[in-house]
Amino acid sequence: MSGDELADALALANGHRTGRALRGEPRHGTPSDSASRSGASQGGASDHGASDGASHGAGRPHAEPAHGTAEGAEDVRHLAWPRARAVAARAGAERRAEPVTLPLESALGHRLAEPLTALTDLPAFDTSAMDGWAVSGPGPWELADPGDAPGVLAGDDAPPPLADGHAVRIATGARVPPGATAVLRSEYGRVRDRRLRAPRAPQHGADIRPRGQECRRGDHLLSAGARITPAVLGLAAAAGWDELPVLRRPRAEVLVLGDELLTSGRPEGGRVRDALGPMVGPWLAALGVEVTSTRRLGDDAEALYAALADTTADLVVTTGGTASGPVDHVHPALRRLGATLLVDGVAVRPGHPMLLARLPAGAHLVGLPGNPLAAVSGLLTLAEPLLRAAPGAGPSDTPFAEPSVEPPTAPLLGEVHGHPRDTRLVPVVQDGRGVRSLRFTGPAMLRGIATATALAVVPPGGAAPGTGVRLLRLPWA
Ligand SMILES: Nc1nc2c(c(=O)[nH]1)N[C@H]1C(S)=C(S)[C@@H](COP(=O)(O)OP(=O)(O)OC[C@H]3O[C@@H](n4cnc5c(N)ncnc54)[C@H](O)[C@@H]3O)O[C@H]1N2
Ligand code: MOO
Repeated sequence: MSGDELADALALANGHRTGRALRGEPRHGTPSDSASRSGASQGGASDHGASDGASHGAGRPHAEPAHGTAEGAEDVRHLAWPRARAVAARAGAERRAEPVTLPLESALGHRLAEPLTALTDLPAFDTSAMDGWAVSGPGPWELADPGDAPGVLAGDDAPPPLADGHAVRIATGARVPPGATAVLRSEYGRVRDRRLRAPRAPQHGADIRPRGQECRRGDHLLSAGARITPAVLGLAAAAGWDELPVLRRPRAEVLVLGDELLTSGRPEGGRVRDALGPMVGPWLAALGVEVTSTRRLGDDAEALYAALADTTADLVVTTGGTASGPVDHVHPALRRLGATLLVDGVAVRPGHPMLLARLPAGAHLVGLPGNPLAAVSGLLTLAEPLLRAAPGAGPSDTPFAEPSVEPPTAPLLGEVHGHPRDTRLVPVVQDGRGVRSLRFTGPAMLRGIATATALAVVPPGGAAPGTGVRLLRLPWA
């Protein structure tokens, strides 16, 4: 801990704020024991269990976030998990969405930038709802065409008028001739000697879909902001649209940090496979973002600074480099850029070094810790609420679901150890009426999450068996 940090720690412990804390500037050397412990864990909850937290907490001078300073600034360090999510959601809601026009075939999943109105009456003309005969007046009817004529087919433009007492064969979807009073279904009529008879005369208007039955030209069909589902694409096409005004999706860029990462083959020579490059982009895409690139920058401070200074993305997501090691460059790069830290660490296990910042040009940056499950925790804690609130981005639950008002909850089957002060996010599977914690859920492990259907939000102190816990759904589960 540096002298500055010690001063901060003492000031905060005594209920004072320092200038560094007021500006939300990054602080380094966050004490933690989890990294040193993670190697020993075989995948149980021990990485995040009570003993971990107890020793961790002993070195943490500012477990409670500070509020309401004289200048109105807030301490952004080690925020409580619900508060960190709220800050991320606020950041997302502040984003402006740019309207763009997309052809129907590219518009799926976007949100409408404007209300969708009908460009035509639907149906656009009086339409036969059945195969049969268009008839005029009460029967029997004289056939207008020779018996073997196809009659009026779907797509025919202007069928000749039908005189009273006459009938003409007609197909489903065909324009009803002027003068027709009903359509008689083929199974209800019989033709003999060019005369059509029916045991019961059809009611006036039977099996005719009148023009404008579904909508009139100019009618409001869907509100701005509606998600474009396959059904919406169909409706828009039926109503005459070729391209749609939509909100542009946020563009995200993924920067994978770490010299130790291999992009192919098996781990060797002290190096490991990059597990986050293949995971983070698709995860963001499932949250309704356009991922423009995933780049591997190694542990190159200059390359990171340049990437952040030059980014044209709305959201930059970095992986690794959030802690205080000699090659952890995220905080220094943000400081050098003059970025504003909105969240600098979260009271959550795994993933407590995660961060959220606003870059000077307006893009947001989510810094995911390098331990792979800690990175998942950062995605769900910071990226997901930010994108859920950002106009133009997608929902998280399923590709087309709207955000539910009430988060899902489920009873925990079996006890889940908590952290004394921090929230734990625990990979779980649905099991009958509740959720069951998985094995292999250490911060460096993906084996648990790969079979999980959700992450259970275990409050500080843990949750006894049968307790209802909140679930964070995975975008594909
Ligand atoms: N003195 C402290 N050390 C650490 C702390 C702390 O508070 N004080 N926190 C620990 C925790 S918790 C985590 S999580 C990590 C976060 O570290 P970084 O975000 O700086 O990540 P790295 O050091 O770059 O990597 C950590 C770990 O993850 C592996 N990694 C990184 N990127 C990838 C990837 N793309 N695919 C697979 N694995 C990856 C990396 O090799 C390391 O093993 O810091 C602790 N330390
Ligand atoms: O151990 Mo850290 O908790 O992976 O974030």
